[in-house]
Amino acid sequence: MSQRIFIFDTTLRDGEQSPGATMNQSEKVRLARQLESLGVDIIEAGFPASSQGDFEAVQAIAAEVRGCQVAGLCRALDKDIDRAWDAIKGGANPRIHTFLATSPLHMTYKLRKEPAQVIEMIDHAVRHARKYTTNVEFSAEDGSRSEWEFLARCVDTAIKAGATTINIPDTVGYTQPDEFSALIRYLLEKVPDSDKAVFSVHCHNDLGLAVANTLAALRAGARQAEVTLSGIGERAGNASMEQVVMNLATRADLYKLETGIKTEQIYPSCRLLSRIIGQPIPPYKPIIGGNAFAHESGIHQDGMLKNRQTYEIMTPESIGRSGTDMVLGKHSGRAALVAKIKELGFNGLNEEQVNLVFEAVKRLADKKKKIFAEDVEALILEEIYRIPDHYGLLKLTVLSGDTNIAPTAAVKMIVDGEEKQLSGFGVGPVDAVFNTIATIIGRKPGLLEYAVSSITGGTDAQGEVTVKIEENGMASVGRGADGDIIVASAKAYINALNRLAKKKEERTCVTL
Ligand SMILES: CC(=O)SCCNC(=O)CCNC(=O)[C@H](O)C(C)(C)COP(=O)(O)OP(=O)(O)OC[C@H]1O[C@@H](n2cnc3c(N)ncnc32)[C@H](O)[C@@H]1OP(=O)(O)O
Ligand SMILES: CC(C)C(=O)C(=O)O
Ligand SMILES: [Mg+2]
Repeated sequence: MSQRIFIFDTTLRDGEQSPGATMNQSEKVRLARQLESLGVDIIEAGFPASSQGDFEAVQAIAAEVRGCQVAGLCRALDKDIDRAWDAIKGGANPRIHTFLATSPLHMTYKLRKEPAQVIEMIDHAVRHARKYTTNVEFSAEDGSRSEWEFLARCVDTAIKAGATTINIPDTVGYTQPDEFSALIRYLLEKVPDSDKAVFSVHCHNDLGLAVANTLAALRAGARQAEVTLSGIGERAGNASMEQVVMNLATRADLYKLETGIKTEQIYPSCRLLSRIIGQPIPPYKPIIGGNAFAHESGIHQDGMLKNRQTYEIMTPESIGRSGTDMVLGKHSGRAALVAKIKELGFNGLNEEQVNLVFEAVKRLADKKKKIFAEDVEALILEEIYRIPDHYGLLKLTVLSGDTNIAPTAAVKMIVDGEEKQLSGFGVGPVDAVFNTIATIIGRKPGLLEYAVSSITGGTDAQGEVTVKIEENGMASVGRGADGDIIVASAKAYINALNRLAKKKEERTCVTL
């Protein structure tokens, strides 16, 4: 039988302590509603004594969110506890979360209190909070650097005073998984009434161990995990909600612990946070990063096409993402390309044609970091469906810029099987290219339209050029794509010339 873990989300409190992650009241309420949809058990909405703005935001969240508990953080001082209660009391199930540091360092230098005074403050603060509610959490700040015996006394005091949740923070991200799980086991064993409270952990990521320490503590018997979306929080952040939850879900065989999280709401929640705080999700971030379900190398793509479990331990759909991304790039193989070609609706390509497109993809991948579906589509059109008949581009060099020299194009072409080359000038680089091509083939059609657009986003995107030309009352449209828009322009112009020539031939046949 799996045991239930409570997910305590502190994105709106510790998360907001992350530099640059400040949120206004309406943003906090919006995010709190999303956290409710996500299925967290407790939302720590803020620190009401810290400012009028924080007080009002916590009050608004408590009034709005009915499906989970809303907690307000406060120091172990009556005035802070009173303020926290005033902010949360309108909530469906309000929780007062009071804290006091218990490590020698913090007691001596920060609080300037003797251990006996700290014990007395804990007792007083928890009893004061209990006058308002039975739902009281006590946190022993810097718990992981506290003396174990003294920490056990602090925890015992808090439970006897009425705390129903005991939180052991690794405030500065100092502990290690084995050490932390041993501490949790020690407290559960040594504190006489440990079964009267839910044990919780709150881990910071200074050494990159926040998630590992949280999971170790859960295996040792902690039943609440304090986390934030995307792991934002003070300094290097907190344990990330999505990583803790997906470890428990993916390795349910090992942990045998379950949460109330609707995992398909994970990605939408982290995206909302990212938009609100204006900080993009790094691509390499586990679970929610752009690359988390992207496969680029040929061997992986081939395995994925045969069975997704070869390279995916969870599905993107399970965390609310639209699907696996088969990225075509310099490491991709034919299997992935064939799948992409079919996905684009080009079903009839033979092996030779696939090889042509494959080589073109590899060439493009040497110049461009990411190959999108649109790039492949453009390459198929270029390589297969736009095989030049009369004219083909072999080489192109263009000189242009803000100089006294007129823009110059040197073009090498194939014209009815014969190689020709010439240089020419124009008002701009495109004009120079078109003039030179027209001179080489001995024709001068009028240009009716010219348009360039980007096939995908990014400054390294391929440009697609469309031209419409006209000669003796006959018009034709041509398209060309390339990472260089002048080359794309030349390809489009030549494509239009070939189509015009084809039209002329067809008309001649009909006339005859
Ligand atoms: C680990 C954590 O994340 S703890 C939460 C951290 N979050 C915040 O600090 C954000 C909210 N904080 C604030 O807005 C302000 O610090 C306030 C309003 C709470 C207090 O502001 P000030 O009165 O100006 O005090 P200041 O912040 O300079 O110093 C904190 C004081 O609280 C004391 N203190 C610290 N923690 C506690 C505690 N848990 N219980 C009681 N007193 C405490 C300190 O010893 C210090 O006291 P001193 O002034 O007598 O030396
Ligand atoms: C207030 C407590 C829970 C905290 O944020 C910490 O110790 O990191
Ligand atoms: Mg913290």
